[in-house]
Amino acid sequence: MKPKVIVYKKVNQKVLEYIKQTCEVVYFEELDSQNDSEFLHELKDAHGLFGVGLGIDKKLLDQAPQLKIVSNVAVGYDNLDLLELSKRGIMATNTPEVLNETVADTVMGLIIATARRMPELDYWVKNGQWDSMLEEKWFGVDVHHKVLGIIGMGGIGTAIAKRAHFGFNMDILYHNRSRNHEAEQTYGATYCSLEELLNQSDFVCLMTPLTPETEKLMGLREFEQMKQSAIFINASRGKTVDEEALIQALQKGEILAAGLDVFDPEPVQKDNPLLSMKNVVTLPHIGSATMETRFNMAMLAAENLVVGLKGDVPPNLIKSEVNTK
Ligand SMILES: NC(=O)c1ccc[n+]([C@@H]2O[C@H](COP(=O)([O-])OP(=O)(O)OC[C@H]3O[C@@H](n4cnc5c(N)ncnc54)[C@H](O)[C@@H]3O)[C@@H](O)[C@H]2O)c1
Ligand SMILES: O=C(O)[C@H](O)CO
Repeated sequence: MKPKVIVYKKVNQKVLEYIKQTCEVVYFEELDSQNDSEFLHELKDAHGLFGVGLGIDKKLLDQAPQLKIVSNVAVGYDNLDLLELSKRGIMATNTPEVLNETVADTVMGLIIATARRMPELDYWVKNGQWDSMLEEKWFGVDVHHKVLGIIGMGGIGTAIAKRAHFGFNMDILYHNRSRNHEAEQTYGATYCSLEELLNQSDFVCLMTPLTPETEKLMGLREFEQMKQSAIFINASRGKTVDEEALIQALQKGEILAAGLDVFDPEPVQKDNPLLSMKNVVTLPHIGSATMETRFNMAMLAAENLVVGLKGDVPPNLIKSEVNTK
C-alpha cells in the first residue's frame, strides 16, 4: 500500500506527479478556515506532510499518530517543533542551498533599492512630479566600496558576500556562530563581534535563522550601535527584529533607512508604521520567489519526502543540533 501524504500548498504539476508515483496524495492548494476540519480528518492516517508555513507543534502532532516525515518546502524551519518531532521519531526536512543565489539576489536588490531610493522615485516619476532637474534632496547614497555587515554567514550570507565582493567592491564584516572560511578566503570577509559589525557597517544585513537565541536579536541597543548613515536590511524572519525598536530607530534618525522582506506577523498588518515611512522599502517575503527556484525547492522537498517514506535517510534531514553550529 502506498503511504498517504498531505500536500498543503499549491505545487507544480510535475512535482505532484513525482510524489504520486510512490504516494497516495491528498491535495489542498492552501489551508484556511474552510478546509481546516477536512485537513484534521485527513491527518489522522497521514504518513507524510508536504508544505510550508504551517506550525507543526504538539497539538497538531497529537492528531497525526501515523506521521513519519514532515517535508518543509523552505530552508527556514522555525515553524517546526523539532523536540516534539524527535520525541515521536518523526523526520523533518528542509530545502537548503537551492535558494541561496536567488535570495542573495533579492537582498542585493533591497540594498540598492533602499540606498538609491528607487521605489520612492518610481512613485514620483509615475505621479508626474518629474518636471525639472533632479534636486539634491532626492539623492541616495552609494553602495559600491561601502562596508557591508552580514549577521549570519551561512549559505545565503555567503552568496550575498560573493555579490558584494566581486560586484560592488564592498568590504565585508560578518558575525556568525562559527568562522566561515569560504567567506574569508574567497570574498575577503572579516569576522568580528556583533557590536563591531554594527559600529562599522554602512549596510547591516540580517540573515540568521529564527531561534530562541536570535529572536529580537536586533533591538534598541543594537540599532543605537549602528551608524546614523547606515541602512538595515532584513531577509531572515520578522521576529529576529524588535519591530518597535526598528520603528523608533527610524523615527529618531538613529539609522538612515531599512529594506525589509520579512515582518511579524505576515502578511504585514495594514497599520504597521513601517508602511508609511518613505525611507523603508518593503517586500512581501519574496526572497526565493522566482519560478525556477520555487520549482527547485518543491522538487527537493519532494525528494526528501519520498526518500524518507521509503525508510531511507532523506538528503536534507534536519538535525536538532543544526541551529547551534
Ligand atoms: N526572505 C526569504 O524569503 C528567506 C529565504 C530563505 C531563507 N530565509 C531565512 O534565512 C535564514 C538563513 O538561511 P540559510 O540558508 O543561509 O541558513 P544557514 O543555516 O546556511 O545559515 C544561517 C547562519 O546563521 C548563523 N547563526 C545562527 N544563529 C546565529 C546567531 N545567534 N548569531 C550569529 N549567527 C547565527 C549560523 O551559524 C549559520 O551560519 C533561514 O533560516 C530563513 O529563516 C528567508
Ligand atoms: O525559509 C525559506 O525558505 C523562505 O523564507 C521561504 O519560506
